[in-house]
Amino acid sequence: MKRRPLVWVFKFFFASSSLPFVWMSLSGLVQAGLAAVSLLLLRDLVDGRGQSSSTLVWLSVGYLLSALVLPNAINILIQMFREAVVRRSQQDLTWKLMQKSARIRMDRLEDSNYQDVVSAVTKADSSVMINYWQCVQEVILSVLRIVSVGAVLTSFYWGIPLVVFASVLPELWMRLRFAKLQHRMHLDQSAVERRATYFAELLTNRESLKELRTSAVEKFLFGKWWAQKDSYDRKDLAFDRKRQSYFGAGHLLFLTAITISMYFMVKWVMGGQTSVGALTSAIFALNTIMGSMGSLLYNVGQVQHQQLLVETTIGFLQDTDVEQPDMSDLQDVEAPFDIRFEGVSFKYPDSDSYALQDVTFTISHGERLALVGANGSGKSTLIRLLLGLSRPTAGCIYVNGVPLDNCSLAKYREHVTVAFQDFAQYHRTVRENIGFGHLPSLPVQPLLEQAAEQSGAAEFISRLPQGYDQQLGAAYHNGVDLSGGQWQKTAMARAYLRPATLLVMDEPTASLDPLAEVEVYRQFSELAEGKTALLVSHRLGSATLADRILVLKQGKLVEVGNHQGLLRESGEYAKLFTSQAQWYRQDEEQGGVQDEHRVADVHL
Ligand SMILES: Nc1ncnc2c1ncn2[C@@H]1O[C@H](COP(=O)(O)OP(=O)(O)OP(=O)(O)O)[C@@H](O)[C@H]1O
Repeated sequence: MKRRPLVWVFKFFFASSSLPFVWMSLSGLVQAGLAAVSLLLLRDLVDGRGQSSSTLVWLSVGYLLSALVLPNAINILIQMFREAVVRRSQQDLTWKLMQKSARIRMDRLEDSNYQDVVSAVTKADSSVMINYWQCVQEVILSVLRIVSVGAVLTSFYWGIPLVVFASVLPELWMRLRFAKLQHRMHLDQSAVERRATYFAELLTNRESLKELRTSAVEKFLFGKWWAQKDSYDRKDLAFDRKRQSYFGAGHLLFLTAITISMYFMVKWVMGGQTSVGALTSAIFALNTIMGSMGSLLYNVGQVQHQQLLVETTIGFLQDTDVEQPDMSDLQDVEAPFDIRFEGVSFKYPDSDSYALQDVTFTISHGERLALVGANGSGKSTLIRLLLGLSRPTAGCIYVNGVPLDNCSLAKYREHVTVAFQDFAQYHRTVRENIGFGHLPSLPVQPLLEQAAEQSGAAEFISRLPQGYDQQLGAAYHNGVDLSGGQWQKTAMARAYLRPATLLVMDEPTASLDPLAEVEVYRQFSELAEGKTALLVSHRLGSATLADRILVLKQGKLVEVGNHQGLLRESGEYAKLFTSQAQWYRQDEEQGGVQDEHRVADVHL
C-alpha cells in the first residue's frame, strides 16, 4: 500500500482527537488572515490625517486587535489544543505500535537493520506526527501570510515582492536538499546511538554492574560509551555546521534583496511618489514577509525530515510481515498431535550458515523425546521452529499431516506448553508470574498452588511475606528478588499451569540444585504421562527418561535411538555421555559412592 503521510496523519488525528485537532488547525488559518488585515488598518491609520476622530479610534482598536491581541490569544489557544491532541493521540499511537510489534515475525526481529527501524519508531511518539502536521500547517500558513501580505505590498510597490520571492529560492532549494541528507544521517547514526545506549544500560543495570565491577571492566566500557557518543556528536555537529553555513549564505541573499527594496521605497517616499502610510505599512509588510519566509524555509526542511520519520512509522504499522497475516485459510488442528519435521533447514537472517540443516524426524503422540547435542548444535532453534516462532528456510513441519504454516498457530499453541532456557522474569506478583502460563487459571488459587507444587516453587513461595501476592523484582517498591533457581522454578510452574498435550522443556534445570533437579525430572516424567514431551538437556542422565533421543551436531540430526542403543553405537551420544560420566567415575575411583548405576541415576 502506498504511504500517504499527510492523509494518514490527518485521519489518525481526526480519529483520536477530532475536536481539538480541528480547532488547532482552524485557529492557525485565522491567525494568517489577521496579518493582512492589520497592514491595511495600519496604512489607513498612518495616512488618517483629516479623518474623523471616531474613525481613528476604531482604526486604532482594529489595528491593536489584529496585530497584537488576537494573534497572541490565538497562540495560547493553539498551544492548549496542541497539548490536548498530543495527549489523546499518544496513547493511541503507542497502542498501535505495541500491537504491531507483538505480531511481527520473530525472524524479522532478529534482523539488525530491522532493529534500527524498531528502535527509531518506538522512540518516535505522537509528537513526531503532530510536529509534522504543524510543520505542514505552518508551511501553508506562511505561504498564505506571504501571499496576502505580498498582495497588500504589491498594491503600493508591485516589483518588490517579486524580487524578495526570487531571492529566497536558493535557500529553499538548499533546505529541501539538506532535509533528505539529515534523514539519511539520522538512520546511519541510529546504529551508533543504539550501541551507545546499550553501553549506558550495561553501566546502569544492576545485573551487569555486579559482574563489571568485580572484573573491573567498567572503565573500559565507559571508554566505549564515550567513544560512541563522541563519534555520534562529532558527525552531528559537522553536519550542522555545514548546513548552517549553506543556509547562512542563502539567507544573506534574501537580506540583501530586502535592503535594496527598502532603499528604493524610501527614495520613492522622498520623491513624493508614495505616502508615508504606504511606506510604514510596507516596512511592516516586509517584516512580516521576512518572518514568514524564515518560518516557511525552516518548516519546508522540517516537513521533509519529519515526513521521512512519519513514513518510517507508517511503514512499520503497515508492515504485513507478521505472524499469519491472512487468517481465513488457516486450519484448526486438533490435539493430540503427531508432528513431522521433513528436511527442515533454518538460517537466521543475519547469518551465513545454517543453524539447522535437513532435519527429518517424527514425534508421535504420547512419545517422550530428548534432544541433546553440544552448545550451538541447534536445539533451541529446533524448538523455535516447532513452536512456529520461526519458519523453516527449507523443508516443512507437519502437524497431523497439515503444514504448520497452514495451521492456526493460536489454536495449535493452546495445546502446547513450554519452559524456555532464557525464560522471562516478570516483575509482577508471583500469582501473575505463574498465571501468565494460562490466563484462565490465573484467578484459580488451587491450580496455581498445584503448578507451584509440581515445579518445587511452593516451598519458597510459602516463605515470601505476601505469598502469591508478593511483588517480584527488587527494583520495585516492596519487591523481592528471587534466586536464579527460584526464578526457574517459577517459570516451570508457569509452564505446568497450562493444560497442554505437548510439553516442551528447554534446559529446565540449569539453575537448580541437585535435589531440585531430581525432583523436576521426576515431576516432568509424571506430567508427561499420556502426553507428548520434548526435553532439551545437557544433563544426559535425564535423556534416559526418553523413549527416543535425537542427537544434533552442528545443525544436523546425526543419531536417533534410545539410551542403551546409542551407547552401543559408540557415536556422538556415547561420546557426550561418557565424557560427562567421567567426572563421577573419577569420584568413585577416588573412594566415592560405589554404585555402577549412579551416573545415569544421579539426575533422575
Ligand atoms: N538470534 C540468532 N541470530 C543468529 N544466529 C543465531 C541466533 N540464535 C542462535 N544462533 C546460531 O544458531 C546456532 C544454533 O543455536 P541454538 O541456540 O539453536 O543452539 P543450542 O543447541 O540450543 O545451544 P545451547 O546448548 O548453547 O543452548 C548457533 O550457531 C548460534 O550461533
